[in-house]
Amino acid sequence: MKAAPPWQTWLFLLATASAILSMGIIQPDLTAQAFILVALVAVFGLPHGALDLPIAQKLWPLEGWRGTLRFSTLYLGIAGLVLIFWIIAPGAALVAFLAYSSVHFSADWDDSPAILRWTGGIATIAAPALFHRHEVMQIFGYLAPPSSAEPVATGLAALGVAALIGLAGALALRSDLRGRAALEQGTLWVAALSLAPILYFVVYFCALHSVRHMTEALDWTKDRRTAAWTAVLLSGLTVVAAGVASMLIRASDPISIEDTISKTVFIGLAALTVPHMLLVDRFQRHARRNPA
Ligand SMILES: CC1=C(/C=C/C(C)=C/C=C/C(C)=C/C=O)C(C)(C)CCC1
Ligand SMILES: [Fe+2]
Repeated sequence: MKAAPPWQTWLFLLATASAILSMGIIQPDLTAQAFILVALVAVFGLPHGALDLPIAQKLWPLEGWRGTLRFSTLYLGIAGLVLIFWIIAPGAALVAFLAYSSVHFSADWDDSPAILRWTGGIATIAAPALFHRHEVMQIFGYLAPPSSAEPVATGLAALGVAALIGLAGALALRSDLRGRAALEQGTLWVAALSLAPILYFVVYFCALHSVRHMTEALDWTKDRRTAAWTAVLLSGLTVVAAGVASMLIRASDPISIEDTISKTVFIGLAALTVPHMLLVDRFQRHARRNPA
């Protein structure tokens, strides 16, 4: 993969610093954080996944609306299977979600040596549990039964220690690793320490992961304008679907608003991430062989 442009590192640093400053002043409670999560993920997070259709159209000529329909059915079918798995075995589904998310996020440091991909992939999901284990446990409690939420949060905190020691050790021993990836991961740790877990996730997901992937994907797709419009349209449809899903969840069970939002956003992301990850992995391997 081509090295990521340096402005992405600065953007992430700036976003983290602004979030720490403004959230320190506003100090939003969990309900307010849930609303911040919805707004920012809808505007900055979803479009990176919605580029999957333009990417697929370039990877395989999908041939007309039939091809597009076939691809969308397969994509949503996989997501549907994940949802069913979540309903049957939420504890196992949560663990699997965290594991594959960490693999997916490690690709943000694809242009770095393996050790930094590992420390980065693990840190993205484990860092908040190390500093805010109880809050993470509370959010996991919305996604799975408390009997799983607690050990998962604790296990994640332990993995966080390993990732932090791994990063510090690698940087101490090898001066060639002290570059932009290390700066980004250092920033990630500062964000995890200073921000509530949901806000930490919003900053990382929107200002680093999504931006990095969108730049790479838009660089590669032939028709950027159509790709961008397709992504906007699909993100809009996803927001409407998420709205309907949260109304259905609340109608069946009168739970708190932050519980409803956490369920909709995180279980929704878990479902969409499986086809997204399979496709992005293909795309990145293909793009490495056939640069734009
Ligand atoms: C639920 C939750 C977390 C994990 C979120 C994950 C794992 C999201 C994955 C999203 C993906 C993979 C999107 C793909 O592009 C954190 C950060 C530990 C903080 C506490 C709440
Ligand atoms: Fe992604």
